Amino acid sequence: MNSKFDIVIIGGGNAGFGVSAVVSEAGKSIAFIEERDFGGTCPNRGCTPKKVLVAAAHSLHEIELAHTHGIDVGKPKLNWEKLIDRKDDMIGFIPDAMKGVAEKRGSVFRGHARFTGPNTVEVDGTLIEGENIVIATGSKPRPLNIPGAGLMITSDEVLSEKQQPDEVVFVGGGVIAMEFSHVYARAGTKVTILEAMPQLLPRMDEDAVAAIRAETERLGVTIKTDVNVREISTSGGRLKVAYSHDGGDHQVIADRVVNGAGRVANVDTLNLDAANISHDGVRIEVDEHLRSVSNPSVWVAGDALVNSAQLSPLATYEGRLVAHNIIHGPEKTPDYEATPSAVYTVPALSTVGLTEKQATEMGLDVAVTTNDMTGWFSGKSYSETVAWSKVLVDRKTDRVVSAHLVGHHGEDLIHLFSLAMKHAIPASDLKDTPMAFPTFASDVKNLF
Ligand SMILES: Cc1cc2nc3c(=O)[nH]c(=O)nc-3n(C[C@H](O)[C@H](O)[C@H](O)COP(=O)(O)OP(=O)(O)OC[C@H]3O[C@@H](n4cnc5c(N)ncnc54)[C@H](O)[C@@H]3O)c2cc1C
Ligand SMILES: NC(=O)c1ccc[n+]([C@@H]2O[C@H](COP(=O)([O-])OP(=O)(O)OC[C@H]3O[C@@H](n4cnc5c(N)ncnc54)[C@H](O)[C@@H]3O)[C@@H](O)[C@H]2O)c1
Repeated sequence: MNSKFDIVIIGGGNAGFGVSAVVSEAGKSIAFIEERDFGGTCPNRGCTPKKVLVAAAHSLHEIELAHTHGIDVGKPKLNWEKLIDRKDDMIGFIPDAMKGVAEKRGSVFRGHARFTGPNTVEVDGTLIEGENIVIATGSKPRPLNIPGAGLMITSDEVLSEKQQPDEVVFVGGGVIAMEFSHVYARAGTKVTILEAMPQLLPRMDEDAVAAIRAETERLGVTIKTDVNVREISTSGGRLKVAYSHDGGDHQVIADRVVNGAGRVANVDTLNLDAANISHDGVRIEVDEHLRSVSNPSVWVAGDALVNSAQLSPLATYEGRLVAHNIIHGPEKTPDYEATPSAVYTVPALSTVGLTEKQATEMGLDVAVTTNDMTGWFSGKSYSETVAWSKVLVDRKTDRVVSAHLVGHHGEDLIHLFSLAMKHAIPASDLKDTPMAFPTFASDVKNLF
C-alpha cells in the first residue's frame, strides 16, 4: 500500500470526515487513520445515542403532562435494558457504514497513530508520510486528581450499561450531567449533581441556567454548586462520594458516579514533540487558520482543538475549513459568533451569542427582553412546565446579539436567531416576517 499521501487524517470523527469530504472532492490522496470506531464520538458514543435516551425522557415528560389534556394514564415504567437495546439497534450499523465512506475517500489504516517526524506518523509499525497531517483525534473525559477517581464511569458507560442504577452522582454540572440527569430522573433514578463552580453550566447565561435548574430540581434532582469533591470510595458494594459544601463535610452514596467534569483534547499520546508541534500537553498552539504555529504541515480540527466549543457541527466545520486551507492556501479563519447549541434537557436550554453578563462587560448598549411563556397560548396548549426566553438586541445596530431559550421548542427556534445574526438580518425584520400560525416560531416576534 502506498505510504505517501497528500493528506494524512488522524481520527475518523466529524472533524476527520469534514476534512476528507473536501480533500477527496479535490482529488487529493488521503490516509485515513482510526483506532476505534469510524464516525467517532458523536454518532457512536455522543449526540446520536444520547438523543435516543432523551427521546424516551420526552415521552415520559408527555405522559406526566397527559392529565392536563384530560388523558388518564397509569404510572409509566421505563425498561432501561430495552431502551439501551433500542439505542444499539439504531446506531449499530454506523462504524461499518462510515468505514465504507472512508474507504471510498482514501486508504484506511486501523490503529493508534503517533508522530515519528514532522511529516510522518506510525500506525502499528507502518510508517505513513503526509504532505499535510490533520490532527482530528477528538477529546476524552478530563482526568480528575481526586482519590478514587478511577471508580467513576463516563458517558460511554451511561450510554451502554443495561442495568438502570438506583442512585447516580455526577461530578460536574455541565452539559453531560444535565442531559443525563433528566433522563435518569424521569426513569426513576435518584440523581445528585456536584458542581465545582457557583453556577451549573458556567459558560451559559445565568438566568437561563436558573430556569433550567428550577425545572431540574422540580424533577427531584439534588443540585449542589460551589462544591469540592474530596474522595470517591467503595462502601458496602456501593460508592461513597465525600465532598465539602457550604463550610461543611458531606457524603452521598450511589451505585454509579459519573465523570461529568468536562473533556480535554485527546492529543497527549501523539508524540507531538517528534514532529516539532508546539503544545502544552493539552493545547496545540495553532494560528488563525488552525495550522500548527511550529510545523506548517500540521493542522488541528474538532475537539482536539482547544480554541472552540466541543460541538459536532463545529468539528465538521473546522475540518472542512482546514481542508480548504490545505487545498487553496491559508485563506479561511473560523467564525464562531453565531454558533447555536442546545443542552438536551427536557425541555432543552438553547442558546446563541453572548450571555447578558458578557454583553455588559463588553459595554454593548443592548435591549434585554425576558419572557415567561408558560402563560402564553402556545405554552398553555402544551402545558409547558418551563418556557422562558431572553433576547438581547443591539440598540444602535438593531442586530440580534444573542438569544437564550428554555423550552418552547427552543432547540429549533434558536436557528432563526442564529441565521439573523450570521446574515445580519435586522431584529425588526425578523419581527416583521410572517410565520405560520399557531406555531412556536410565530411567538418569535413577541420574544423581543
Ligand atoms: C455524551 C456526549 C454527548 C454529546 N452530545 C452532543 C450533542 O448533542 N451535540 C453536539 O454538537 N455535540 C455533542 N457532543 C460533542 C461531540 O460528540 C463532539 O464535539 C464531536 O464528536 C467531536 O468530533 P471530533 O471529530 O473532533 O472527535 P471524535 O468524534 O471524538 O473523533 C476522534 C476520533 O479519533 C480517533 N483517534 C483518537 N486518537 C487517535 C490516534 N492517535 N490514532 C487513531 N485514531 C485516533 C478516535 O477513536 C475517534 O474516533 C457530545 C459528546 C459526548 C461525549
Ligand atoms: N448538547 C451538546 O451539545 C453536548 C452534549 C454533551 C456534551 N457536549 C460536549 O461535551 C463536552 C463535555 O461535556 P461535560 O458536560 O463533561 O463538560 P462541560 O464543560 O459542559 O461541564 C463540565 C463541568 O464540570 C465542572 N467541573 C470540572 N471539574 C470539576 C470537579 N473536580 N468537581 C466538580 N465539578 C467540576 C465544570 O465547572 C463544568 O461545569 C462539553 O464541552 C460539550 O461541548 C455537548
